[in-house]
Amino acid sequence: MPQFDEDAAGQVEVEQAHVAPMYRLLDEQLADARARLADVLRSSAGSAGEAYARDVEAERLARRLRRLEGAEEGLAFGRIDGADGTVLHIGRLGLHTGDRELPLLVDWRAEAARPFYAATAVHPMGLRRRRHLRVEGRTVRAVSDELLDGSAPAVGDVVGDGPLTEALEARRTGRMRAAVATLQAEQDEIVRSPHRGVTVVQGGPGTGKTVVALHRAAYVLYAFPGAAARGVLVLGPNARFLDYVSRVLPSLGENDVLLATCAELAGVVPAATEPFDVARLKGGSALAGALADLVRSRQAPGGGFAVRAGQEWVRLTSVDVAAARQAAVASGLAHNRAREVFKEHLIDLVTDALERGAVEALELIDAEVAESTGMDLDATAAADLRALGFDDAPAADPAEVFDADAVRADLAGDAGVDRAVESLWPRLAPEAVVRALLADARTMARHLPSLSGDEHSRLARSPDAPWTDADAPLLDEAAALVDGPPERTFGHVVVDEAQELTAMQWRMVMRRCPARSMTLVGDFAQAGPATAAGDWSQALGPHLGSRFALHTLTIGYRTTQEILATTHGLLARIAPGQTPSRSIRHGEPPRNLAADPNALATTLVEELRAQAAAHPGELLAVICADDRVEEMASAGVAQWARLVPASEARGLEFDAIVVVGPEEIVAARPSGERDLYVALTRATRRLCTIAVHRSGAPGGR
Ligand SMILES: Nc1ncnc2c1ncn2[C@@H]1O[C@H](COP(=O)(O)OP(=O)(O)OP(=O)(O)O)[C@@H](O)[C@H]1O
Repeated sequence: MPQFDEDAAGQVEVEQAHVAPMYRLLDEQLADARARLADVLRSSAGSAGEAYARDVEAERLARRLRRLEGAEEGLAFGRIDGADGTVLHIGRLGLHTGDRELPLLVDWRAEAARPFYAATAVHPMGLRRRRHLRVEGRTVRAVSDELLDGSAPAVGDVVGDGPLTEALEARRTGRMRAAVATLQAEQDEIVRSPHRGVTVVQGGPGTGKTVVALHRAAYVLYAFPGAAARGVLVLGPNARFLDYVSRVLPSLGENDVLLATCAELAGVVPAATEPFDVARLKGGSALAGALADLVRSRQAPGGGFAVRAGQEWVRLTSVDVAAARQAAVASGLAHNRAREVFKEHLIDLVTDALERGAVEALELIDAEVAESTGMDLDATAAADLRALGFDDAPAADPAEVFDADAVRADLAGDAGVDRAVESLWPRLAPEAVVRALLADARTMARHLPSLSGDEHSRLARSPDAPWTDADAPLLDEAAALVDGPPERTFGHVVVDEAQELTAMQWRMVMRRCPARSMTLVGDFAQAGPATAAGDWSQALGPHLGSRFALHTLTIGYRTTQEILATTHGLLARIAPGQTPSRSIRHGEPPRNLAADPNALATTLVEELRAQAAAHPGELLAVICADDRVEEMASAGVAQWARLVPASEARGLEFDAIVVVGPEEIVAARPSGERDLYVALTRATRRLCTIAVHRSGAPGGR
């Protein structure tokens, strides 16, 4: 394989001469943005409107500043030479000067940069040459060329295609790096897709799904201004994973992306864990129906309504109340908002009743006076008014004398009325709704009939129990039912490790993306214990039908072919029918050790010490079943390696891995074999497993 060339016929100097003015321009723009921001922050605002405009401008400038700062590292990384002699440099952002027709630097996401990623010798897309630059700090260190049009290398060509190999060979740092300089054609096609709906990307471990997802987020921000204006959300399975990917978007100059877990999105801080089967039950869509049913059951389930108005009681029949309920439900509003419609409707009915009462009372008085005195009160009043000069004064109509609006306003502010409404249609808090549903088996039997009595008992929680991860989407669902859809929604949502989402979590994701513009990446062979869906259609069908574009990545960039090969049997069991991906990396075959439980710590530390000595500087990790973590920590593993519980290994990557107790990982959770598959596929170079069993009792503990 041709490599990066560090002394290529003066081409390093040629490129340095191109790159230097880019940094000068970047510095100018940075200085300008900083000065402008300082000016804006110093300026005083005379009115609230001016203060608002100043804050908006300051935010815009701060964003621009962050973007420029983010682009500094590896500002330019590529160059394309057209067969017609046109030269374009490709980098993290676009740079233009007034005196050149062509930009100094083309943003990697611009259409003009597409051939850098997509051109091949078969389809050169008008290119003669593609060049990669290796830039350290602000200095060009090496260049590497690919000739695409079949022409013979000429002076100035430095034929090589080392950049991908070099990127993959680089030591892991514990933080994922952007792959913007080396995005491969099959990845770039998805990243740059004009499809604005839902794009699903599947593929085996290490096929670049996360790379695609994050670069897609950056592309959406650049190419779909409408979605960008409404914000981009990236969802990951846990804080450890989000930390791992947290540098990628800022290094692409994009800081305005919210990275979150589902629980964070729901505003819940889980303070307890629970058995997997309970978490899985809570993840089922039946819970959505149950919560809705429970809320409905609090909406005027029956009975009449009575309020005291002045001296008298007004009573409405159950038919009246049912009509008010009907009007509130038909409004389509969430429970607490629909309560206002219900209340207004009842107040209208009470007002009507009061008005009817007033009319009847007046007519009764008229009739009684007429009968006892023979006087027509209306006629007498009219004659009196005529005597006073009001010739055409109309006869007083009791219905007009009655001030309905004033009565309505009085009733709306009346504490007694509100109490009566509350008893029929109480205001609800999301937490109370979830607590009520899961409080006892009887309530669940009523609202959650599709589950068995045994399942109801498993789900039951005490009202003061702390919330768990699986409670978060229930609370979010309840919030949507009682208070309406979330205030914060996004123009585009990226979900990584998307196979992990339960039906209830998908519901909360969909609520946050009304435009249904999403990039979802994952692998069902790596699904954890809460996942009930077996494929994308099952997971997404309820929300999208078949309206999603499915892509499959097939080339592995992380795990060596030697490691992948040892997982084929496991993969065939956990995902029959899935074609194993093919890795472009090669290395040592995995090593398998065994240790007695008493000797485990010693065996592990010896192994780690040996690896650290043989491969200094490598990022090493130990993955074990969650309940082994404490013991491994006290064995001093942290001195040599990161210690990762198997339940949190998804998406992560290290140079070398020691998997402690593969059989324990399998036994620990219902998704054990898939957890093991995840653990075994985290290393870029080397894998060692240590089976834990007593001598003569394999598999025991
Ligand atoms: N085009 C590329 N250029 C450089 N590195 C790449 C490229 N594509 C993938 N990689 C690297 O390969 C490794 C695996 O990529 P990534 O984490 O995106 O895979 P994944 O499919 O999400 O894996 P998993 O299923 O295990 O979560 C990462 O180190 C990533 O940086």
